[in-house]
Amino acid sequence: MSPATSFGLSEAAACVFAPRPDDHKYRRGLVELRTGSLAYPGAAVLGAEAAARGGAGFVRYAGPHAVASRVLDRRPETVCASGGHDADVVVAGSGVEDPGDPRLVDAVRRARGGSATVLDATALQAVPTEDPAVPGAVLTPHAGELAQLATRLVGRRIRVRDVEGDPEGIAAEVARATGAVVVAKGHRTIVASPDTLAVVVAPTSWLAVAGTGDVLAGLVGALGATAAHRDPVPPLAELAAAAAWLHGRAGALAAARVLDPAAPADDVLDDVSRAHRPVGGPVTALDVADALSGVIAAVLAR
Ligand SMILES: NC(=O)C1=CN([C@@H]2O[C@H](COP(=O)(O)OP(=O)(O)OC[C@H]3O[C@@H](n4cnc5c(N)ncnc54)[C@H](OP(=O)(O)O)[C@@H]3O)[C@@H](O)[C@H]2O)[C@@H](O)CC1
Ligand SMILES: Nc1ncnc2c1ncn2[C@@H]1O[C@H](COP(=O)(O)OP(=O)(O)O)[C@@H](O)[C@H]1O
Repeated sequence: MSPATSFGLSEAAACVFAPRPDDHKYRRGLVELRTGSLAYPGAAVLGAEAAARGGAGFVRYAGPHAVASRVLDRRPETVCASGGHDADVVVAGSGVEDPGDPRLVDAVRRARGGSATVLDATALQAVPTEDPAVPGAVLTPHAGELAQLATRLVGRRIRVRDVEGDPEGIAAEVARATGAVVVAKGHRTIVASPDTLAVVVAPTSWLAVAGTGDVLAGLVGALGATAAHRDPVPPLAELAAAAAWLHGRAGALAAARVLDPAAPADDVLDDVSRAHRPVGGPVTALDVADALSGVIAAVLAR
């Protein structure tokens, strides 16, 4: 495999699409979220916000009624009825308690068949050890989850400190074992497929708060769904890396807007700019999801 490439604005821009005159909500892309539980309803709300702010034409939620009503309180355009059009991308696992949840078991089956599926958090545990091929999947582990997944799938004990010491190598091993795209999250997010490796460096560390991973999962879903109706469709690894890049920029924009609510989104796009100094203040995951629209608009305006 060639050395890791660094992923930036021009690569991300190739994965961001404005709506065309002949688009409609389904052609813009349908994301189905199988996220949240009574213990973690917030994860579902965050993923729905990110999928909508990431540009999906249609966001469907599948989960407990009580969670669906929390999603609708925040995003009333979300469709919580089952059935209808096939999803372009399914996002599964954020905030789900049980790895045996039928929503996750079916998501793994879908990924095994090659359909685009984001497997986050608990869904990573639903990937079977004996037969882990999930070529349609984007796996989104943090370092703790990657250590557990790699230990199961590559047949030797891998600790969090091993992941922190060599995230590229371990992400690549898991990508080869599963055939999936692995997004190893952190300040440097590694995006590995069986034959590619890219690094996305976050412009801010204010992202290190609960729920920002749930936002990233929803955003990967949105970029995958909007790209599904383009020709050519960018590779899943590039879409996942673009999501990580936009997510980092949205974190920087949200942090800058703590100091200056009028901070322009364009300021966070370049690698050397005022916004990349350690400016700003604490952000919430919902702030990051909200900032995605502005970052996407700024990318399209370049
Ligand atoms: N509002 C909501 O609804 C929210 C819902 N959420 C949902 O909650 C569920 C549980 O998710 P989770 O990540 O909190 O717990 P879990 O997967 O059990 O791992 C935690 C253990 O792993 C370790 N660890 C090592 N490296 C690490 C790293 N870089 N980042 C993080 N952890 C790291 C660390 O161990 P330590 O290093 O402390 O020994 C730690 O004890 C999940 O479904 C998620 O979607 C959250 O998104 C929050 C908002
Ligand atoms: N120090 C950091 N600098 C930049 N980004 C970070 C940092 N720590 C975490 N992140 C990002 O924040 C997100 C956290 O995801 P995750 O650990 O799954 O949290 P949660 O499960 O609470 O949503 C990831 O996208 C990760 O890349």
